Amino acid sequence: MVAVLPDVPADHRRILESQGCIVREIEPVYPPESQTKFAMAYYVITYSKLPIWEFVEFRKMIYLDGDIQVFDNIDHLFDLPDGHFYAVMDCFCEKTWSHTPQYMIRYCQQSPEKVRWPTEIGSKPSLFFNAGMFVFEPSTSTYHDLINTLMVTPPTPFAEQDFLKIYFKDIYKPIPLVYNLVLAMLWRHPENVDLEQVKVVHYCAAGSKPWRFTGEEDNMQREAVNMLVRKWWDIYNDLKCCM
Ligand SMILES: O=c1ccn([C@@H]2O[C@H](COP(=O)(O)OP(=O)(O)O)[C@@H](O)[C@H]2O)c(=O)[nH]1
Ligand SMILES: OC[C@H]1O[C@H](O[C@@H]2[C@@H](O)[C@H](O)[C@@H](O)[C@H](O)[C@@H]2O)[C@H](O)[C@@H](O)[C@H]1O
Repeated sequence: MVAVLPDVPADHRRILESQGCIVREIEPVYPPESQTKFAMAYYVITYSKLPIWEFVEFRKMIYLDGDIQVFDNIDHLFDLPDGHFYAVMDCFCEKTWSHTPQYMIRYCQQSPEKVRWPTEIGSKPSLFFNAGMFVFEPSTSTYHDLINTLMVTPPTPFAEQDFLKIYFKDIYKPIPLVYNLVLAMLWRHPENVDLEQVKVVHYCAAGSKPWRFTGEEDNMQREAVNMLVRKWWDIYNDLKCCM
């Protein structure tokens, strides 16, 4: 299932359908007006993930960002116990997190033993997940409640990722990073990464999008990054021959 916004051209939709995708148009969802500066200006569009909760013909779904590639079977995630929101914990070490207290004190939930959380600045924040991949249960009532809640929730730098973290904080359950390798983990927490075990790769680091990869940005010269970009192109070229 590929959710597309209205501006995705018909020929792009036809290519997706020719690859066996079910293409469903969704309407964009915008947060209330605010003075918040998003970590990335275009994050205003990422609230448009929320309409996937209306896909109620499916009991459980795995959401994947468009810059994620699955390299190994993850069907067993559908067998996880119901009633929870599953996602991989994010890393706070990239500059995109520079607006947060955890970034300022160099604390990261991926390696909590490295920098102790100073209780004098308040309690440690609840776990942050990366919203590029998550296991969720579509529900019309949840969708309406998400939208109603969004309309009274001031936007924050990480847009819908922050919003979903707050909304699902009581039922969130972390799953291993093999299900969503945020590329920055390769240089921020290499001790936590076993590339042989990784099933899902998330090309979200600056400069890592394979379709416009130049290798010029910071960390993009790393062999592991280039290997993963080549792997992305291997799959793309395999599929391209069937288009
Ligand atoms: O113009 C856009 C920008 C983003 N997205 C979707 O929003 C996700 C999150 O954006 P992006 O991947 O750029 O965020 P990152 O994970 O790199 O921060 C993308 O993967 C797409 O699925 C989209 O549909 N249209
Ligand atoms: O709108 C907020 C976005 O937040 C997340 O992206 C972030 C996160 O990965 C940080 O850890 C990185 O540092 C950063 O570069 C990257 O943009 C989600 O992947 C994306 O789908 C979307 O929800």
